[in-house]
Amino acid sequence: MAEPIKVVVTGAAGQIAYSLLYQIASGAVFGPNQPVYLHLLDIAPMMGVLEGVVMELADCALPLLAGVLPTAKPEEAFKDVVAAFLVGAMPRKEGMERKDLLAANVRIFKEQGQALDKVARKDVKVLVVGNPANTNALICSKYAPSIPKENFTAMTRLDQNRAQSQLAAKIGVPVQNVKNVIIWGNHSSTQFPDASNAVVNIGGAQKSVPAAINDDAYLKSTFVTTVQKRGAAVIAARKMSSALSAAKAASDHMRDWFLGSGDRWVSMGVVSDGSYGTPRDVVFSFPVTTANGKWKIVQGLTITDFARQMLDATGKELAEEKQEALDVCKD
Ligand SMILES: NC(=O)C1=CN([C@@H]2O[C@H](COP(=O)(O)OP(=O)(O)OC[C@H]3O[C@@H](n4cnc5c(N)ncnc54)[C@H](O)[C@@H]3O)[C@@H](O)[C@H]2O)C=CC1
Ligand SMILES: O=C([O-])CC(=O)C(=O)O
Repeated sequence: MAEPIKVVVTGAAGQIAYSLLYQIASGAVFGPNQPVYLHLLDIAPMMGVLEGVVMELADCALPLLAGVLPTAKPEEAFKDVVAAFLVGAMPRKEGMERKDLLAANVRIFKEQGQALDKVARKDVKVLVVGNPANTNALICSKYAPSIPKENFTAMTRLDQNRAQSQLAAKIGVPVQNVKNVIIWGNHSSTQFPDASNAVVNIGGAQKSVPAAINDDAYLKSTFVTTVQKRGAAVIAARKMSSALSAAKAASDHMRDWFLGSGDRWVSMGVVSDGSYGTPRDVVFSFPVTTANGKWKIVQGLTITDFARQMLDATGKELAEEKQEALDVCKD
């Protein structure tokens, strides 16, 4: 058995963490032979609740769980971790956009960036889940200048999973038969879920998703808006934001980053290098492939006039969010 690796989850007393911790500790993220030592960060008033979570983790009797450190101190939580799930932040309520959380949440990511910069390994892989995830990831990276910016990512995998699931249902195949759907841009209602390069396996034969669906109007309208608004639809129904599916997506994102995406493209918010005419230095979701612990943007895709408009709109929103976040972080 390998030596245990240290992994931190912030917001560890919250609802996403409640599903995510089991997945990490059971081997779904780092593999069935990799023991983990969990660092659990939350704020001081939540330490009592966190104690209950620690008890439940022990009661799961998981062979891969080598130890647990509950704490309210970021510098203790981030020490020597190889992977950081930054979940801890306020969720939105019905009627809000995710960017309405910016003023309240972005300072958390400034403070945690500073703590990561001080005590984390320089090869730590950071996944920001807390909203607005893309801009929080950018700010976290800016305040951790000693860690490569490639190590900071934001979660759009839930959007990808939603999109894949919608397409599979529409075509009538199991969800794993659909691949290479792309989420471009911001994890917000301006994101562009793009099925134009997606492929589907139907009875052993590969077919393009647009050909299989044969309904361009659906792919440009209903499909796009359903995925863009899915988080709001879950909030309207549950009165709380997605948690089970968010935890699953966070596991998928980190697993693929560590263990590789194979022959599938996955969507991740990464610091933009200007690929596809997007604004540089915002955290933009692109199709990537991952191997040996590194991601690479899929290049050479055709951008139609429709796609150009969608990419520009979400890029513009990210540039605006960045400016607002930098202003909030000044003081
Ligand atoms: N990127 C994505 O696809 C998704 C993002 N989210 C976002 O994830 C975040 C967490 O959601 P939930 O777990 O449902 O919220 P929650 O309210 O159940 O839990 C959040 C936890 O974070 C803790 N927290 C607050 N400030 C903290 C700090 N400075 N350090 C450490 N912990 C802190 C809170 O005490 C609480 O225990 C929200 O911002 C939500 O909008 C949710 C679903 C999907
Ligand atoms: O919609 C929300 O506020 C939570 C979230 O990010 C999602 O479910 O995608």
